[in-house]
Parts: sequence; C-alpha cells; structure tokens
Amino acid sequence: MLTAHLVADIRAAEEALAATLPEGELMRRASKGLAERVDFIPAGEVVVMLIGPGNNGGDALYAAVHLLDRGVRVDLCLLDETKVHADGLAAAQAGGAQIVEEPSGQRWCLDAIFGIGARPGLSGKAAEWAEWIAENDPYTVAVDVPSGIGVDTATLSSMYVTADSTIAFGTYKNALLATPAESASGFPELVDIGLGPHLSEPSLEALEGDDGDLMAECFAWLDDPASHKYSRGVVGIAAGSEEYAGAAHLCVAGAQAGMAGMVRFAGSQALSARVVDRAPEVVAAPGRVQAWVVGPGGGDDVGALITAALADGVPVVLDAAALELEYLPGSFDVPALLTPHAGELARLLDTDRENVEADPLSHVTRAAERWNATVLLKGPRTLVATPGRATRVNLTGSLWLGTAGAGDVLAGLAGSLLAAGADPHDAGSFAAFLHGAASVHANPGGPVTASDVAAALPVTIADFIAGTLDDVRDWRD
Ligand SMILES: NC(=O)C1=CN([C@@H]2O[C@H](COP(=O)(O)OP(=O)(O)OC[C@H]3O[C@@H](n4cnc5c(N)ncnc54)[C@H](O)[C@@H]3O)[C@@H](O)[C@H]2O)[C@@H](O)CC1
Repeated sequence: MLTAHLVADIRAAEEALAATLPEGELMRRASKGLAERVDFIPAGEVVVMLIGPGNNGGDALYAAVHLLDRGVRVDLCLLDETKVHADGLAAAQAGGAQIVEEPSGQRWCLDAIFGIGARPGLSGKAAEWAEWIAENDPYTVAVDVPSGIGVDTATLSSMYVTADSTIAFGTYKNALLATPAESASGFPELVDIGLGPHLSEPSLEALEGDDGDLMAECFAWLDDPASHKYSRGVVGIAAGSEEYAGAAHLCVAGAQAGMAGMVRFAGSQALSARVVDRAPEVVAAPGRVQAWVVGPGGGDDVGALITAALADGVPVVLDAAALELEYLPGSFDVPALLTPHAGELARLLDTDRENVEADPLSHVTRAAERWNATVLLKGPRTLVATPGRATRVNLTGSLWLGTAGAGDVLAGLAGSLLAAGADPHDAGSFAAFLHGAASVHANPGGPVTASDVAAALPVTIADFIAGTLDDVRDWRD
C-alpha cells in the first residue's frame, strides 16, 4: 500500500527523527537520494535549479554537489538572494555551480522553489519561472512537490509548476496521488529518509498489486474449505429498467465476477426473465441477501427499492439513479457505500461539478461525514472516503475505462464484495482497484467495453489474491 501524509504529520515525524540524528543528516539523505534519482541526466548537460528560500532549495543545492561531481553543469536561479540555504549555496558554488539571472535554454530543470512549506500559488519571479517551464518544456523534476500546488488539499492554483517527475522525501503527499494536483507531479518516486517509524496514520492510501492478502483478509470463508454459496454471501441487485435494461446485465455481470456465492435479482418480470436468460446462475425469486445494490439504470421505482433495501437492515450500495437527495436518509444506520461521479456528488452537495473536480478530496470527505457512509467518488483517480478511515485513492486503470456501463459493473462488483464480508471502505476500494486492473488486463492500452471489464475480473481477482498481478498502475506518464 502506498501512503501519503499531511504536512503537519510529516513535520512532526521529521522533528522526531532529526532529534535522533546528527545535525543536517536528514537533508544529506534527501539530497543524496535526489541526486541518485536524477542520475539519468547525462554528464556535460546543464541543469537549471530553481531555488526557493527554504529547505526545499537546500535539498537541491546539496544535490547539486553530487551532480557537479559527476560532470553535470549546474545553473542556479535564486528566488531571493537574501533568503537561501546559505551552507547549501556555498557547497554548490564551491563545486562549480553558477548563479544565473533567469532560466534560459537549459534542457533540464529542478524545481526547488517550495516544498511542503508552500502556500498554493506562485507570484513574481516564481510565476515567471513556472511560465518558462510551460513554454520551454525542459525535463523538469520537482523536489518533494511541484511548487504552487496545494500539498494537503491536492488542489491546483492559478500558477504552479508542472513537472515530469517528482522525487518525494519520506512519504507521498496527497498532492502527488490525488486529482487534480497529481497531474502536476508527473511520475512520483519516493526517497526513504528513515521517516517511516515516526509517521502517524496516513491521510491517503493507495492499494498496490501486492495487496491481495489485505483483500483476502476481508473474507473469512476463504480459509474455510467447507464454505458454500451462502457462507460466501448473497448479493441482491435492484438495477435496470425498461429504458436501461443493459444496466441490469452489467451490474449482474460485475456482481457475478466478485466474491459473493449467489446473485439475486429484483426487478420486473420481463427484466428478470431477460437477466436469467443471459445469466442462468442468477436467482430472480425474493429471498434474503447480505447486501443490496440499488440504482444502476434504475427507473421510477428506485425510491421504493431503496426503502425496501434499507428495511432489510443489510449493507447497501447506492449508485446512479439512487443518488438523489430525496431518496437518501439523513444519515445511514446500515453500512452504506454511495458511488457517485463528480456530477452526482455535486448535485447531492448542492454545488457545481467544477467545484467537486477542483477539490475532490474535500468534497468526498464532506459527503462521507454528512451521510455517515462510505463515498466512492468515481474519476480518473477514484477516491473512497469513510469517516474515521484514511481515504483511499485508486491508481489502477486508464482513460479507456471511461466507457458506457463501466459504473454498472463497478457497483455490482462492490456489492458482491460487500455481501461476501468486506466493509464498505474495503469493498469500495478493492472494487475500484480490481475494476481498473481488469480494464488494463482486458486490453492493455486500447478500448474496452464494460462487458470486457466484467469478463476480465475473475482472473484479475485470482492474480491479485495470488500476488501475481502485473503492474496495473496508471501513472499517466
Ligand atoms: N524538515 C526537514 O527535516 C527536512 C526537510 N526537507 C525539505 O524541506 C522542505 C520543507 O522546507 P521548508 O519548511 O523550509 O519549506 P519550503 O522549502 O517549502 O519553503 C518555505 C518558505 O517559502 C515561503 N513560501 C511558501 N510558499 C510560498 C508562496 N506561494 N509564495 C511565496 N513564498 C512562499 C514560506 O514563507 C517559507 O519561507 C521539504 O519539502 C523538503 O524538501 C528535506 O530536506 C528532508 C528533511
């Protein structure tokens, strides 16, 4: 699992660690790690380092010494000559770094204007440098975080640096993993400076390919050779309508590909007949379920279906047509997973889609607290927020997953994990992870249909549990 921490927690950890180390050791570790991570810059090339007033600039100045040692030339642009890491500057200059007035012509750039001490936005010289990067497109490496973005909020500002890669120290920051700020960080890499034992709970987590054992832990019956379809759980699907019959099929396909032992379908006689015709394993008779999925492609009866599902007192997944304010209780008293996209979440929170997209972390957290539920906000980096838990951000999948019906498959899959024993936070985040991974497996680098994704899920799940899943992260290089 990748983890990101808030600035205040990182500072506390750095303080605790620094107290156990010789003076300056942390910056030595950071700058050495930084220099190692940019070893692809060839000797003889010129790197321009944009140096701000704090320790972020200090990291780059000490890294300059390593680069100079191996024949890379270093130009330094100082944001403020009166506020610069003096010892770092002296070391870089002693190694042969030149101070230049402004960046011009260099093909390599290190953004060390601001690190975790940054306030969002850039002005004056820093803004001019960010414009120079945007116009001239040098290969840009951000030191710890790209300057100008909201480090904790993962928001963008009116002016910020867009990097090709970011070398982060100690832990990821929210801005390196969550949208929209992650788009400015390029490919983020981590340098271990020994912070781990001093870090508190993460603010953000991201599942990785080798986290299959975490998913397996959610399902006690996996260890029981005598488990049967009912011990695996029954998921009830109330999806589809005359107009959107396909949603019923896709939601059922997602549910069948998941962990539950049985799928029960609740719908009109005509729709039920179609579903069973296509998926003969589905039971279309009333009966007990361990979780309900309500809403994908839903029609006029969605309100009644939600009322019936909630009356069962079992966990629920509410998606699409079910995500109307009038249908939701003031606060859920059953485990609930809501799966809106940005537009649906905006409607629920009475705001605009643009506001949600500009600051998804705060909106998804607000909604989770407002309804005492898990909220899975679908998007290029799907977020799963639950009160009292670290929010999870999903890194699998690609833009090809933006296809009709993909959400129906996701809702069915999440319901299947919920019915099989996972809590809504795990069900939502593992479903998002598997859904993205399956889309990559189904056709790496090309178009997929929602049916392709559902079809690729069982093997993806097997690989994930076995720990043999290929890298399915989409760092969008
Ligand atoms: N604290 C430590 O022990 C370590 C810190 N490290 C580095 O230190 C960085 C943090 O250093 P600092 O706390 O000095 O903070 P920064 O280097 O991020 O700089 C903060 C300074 O910039 C100013 N500033 C911030 N945003 C601004 C804006 N938008 N416009 C104008 N001025 C702005 C602040 O007023 C402050 O003076 C980390 O990101 C990391 O690179 C690493 O060396 C690892 C160890």
